[in-house]
Amino acid sequence: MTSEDYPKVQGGGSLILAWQVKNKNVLVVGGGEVAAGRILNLLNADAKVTVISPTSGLNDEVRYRIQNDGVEHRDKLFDPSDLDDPVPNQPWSLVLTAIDDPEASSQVWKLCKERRLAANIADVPPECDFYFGSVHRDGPLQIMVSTNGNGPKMAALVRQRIAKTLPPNIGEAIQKVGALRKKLRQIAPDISEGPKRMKWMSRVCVDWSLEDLCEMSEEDMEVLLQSYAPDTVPTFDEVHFREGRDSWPWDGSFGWSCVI
Ligand SMILES: C[C@@]1(CC(=O)O)C2=NC(=C\c3[nH]c(c(CCC(=O)O)c3CC(=O)O)Cc3[nH]c(c(CC(=O)O)c3CCC(=O)O)/C=C3\N/C(=C\2)[C@@H](CCC(=O)O)[C@]3(C)CC(=O)O)/[C@H]1CCC(=O)O
Ligand SMILES: NC(=O)c1ccc[n+]([C@@H]2O[C@H](COP(=O)([O-])OP(=O)(O)OC[C@H]3O[C@@H](n4cnc5c(N)ncnc54)[C@H](O)[C@@H]3O)[C@@H](O)[C@H]2O)c1
Repeated sequence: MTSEDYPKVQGGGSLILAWQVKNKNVLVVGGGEVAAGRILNLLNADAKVTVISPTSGLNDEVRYRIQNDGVEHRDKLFDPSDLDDPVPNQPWSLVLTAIDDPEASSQVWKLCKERRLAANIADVPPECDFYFGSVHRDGPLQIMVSTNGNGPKMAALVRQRIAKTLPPNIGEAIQKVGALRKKLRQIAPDISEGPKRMKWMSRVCVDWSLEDLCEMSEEDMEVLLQSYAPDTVPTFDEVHFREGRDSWPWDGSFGWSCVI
């Protein structure tokens, strides 16, 4: 065994995860511009959001989220009782602060640590259990860029640069693959099928182009899945333009119209 056999450890990074907060209670202290960004990230992850801020301090976007997107509002300044469990025996999943009051921010952090709650205090890296990152979103695809506190603006620029290099249909292709994987698990649910299932699925992703994957219909999926048992991967053309299928399928639209 030599040092070249395994990846080199590069300490000083973050553990980047995709945290599941669906239907979980998250507390946001502050209702300004930074809070608005945090709230959008949370709603995109289907969290149940509660925001604490005097109404007079809410920015337009946060006001809009409260009125239209199910964000709960406590019209007050933060006090320690706000950290009490929102539902008996179900603590806050996360606590985020975005307030223009460093002393109050530090107090929230200390209280969160006493209560073992994970917290992010905007603007105070040492008082963060986790940092936010710059996120690109396209359907099921999310790409997060972090500079680990070195340059948040740089994170945004890198994110924009990466987004420009992606095919425009990547989100749609991934969505289709998700549907196909679900169907595959239905026809081959056994744990013992795992290695074959994963290998076959990987081959489909590699052999078919993104455009092929985007164009794959429900019917194509069923036909493609018939190749799973014999462990082959037909081409997109073999599946999509298969014999017995209408050579000129009607897609529900007309290429002409009559005006009477
Ligand atoms: C990525 C993003 C996500 C988000 O917030 O959702 C994010 N900050 C964003 C923007 C941004 N923030 C700031 C500027 C002004 C320009 C600049 O300073 O660069 C801009 C640019 C702008 O507003 O355009 C000021 C700032 N930020 C922090 C401090 C405190 C400090 O550094 O000590 C200061 C005051 C510094 C000072 O006083 O000088 C700290 C943090 N900001 C982080 C995340 C975490 C590290 C992420 C990383 O390193 O990658 C971390 C550590 C903690 C956290 O907040 O989680 C989002 C871009 C989203 C997007 O546009 O895509
Ligand atoms: N980490 C980052 O990415 C980043 C980027 C820019 C700014 N910031 C920092 O984040 C903080 C918030 O910035 P902003 O632009 O959203 O400020 P803002 O002035 O727009 O909003 C502050 C909000 O905090 C609320 N507030 C103040 N004290 C409160 C308390 N005790 N309890 C409840 N609510 C309270 C106000 O009502 C208001 O809604 C600032 O400290 C700013 O420097 C961080």
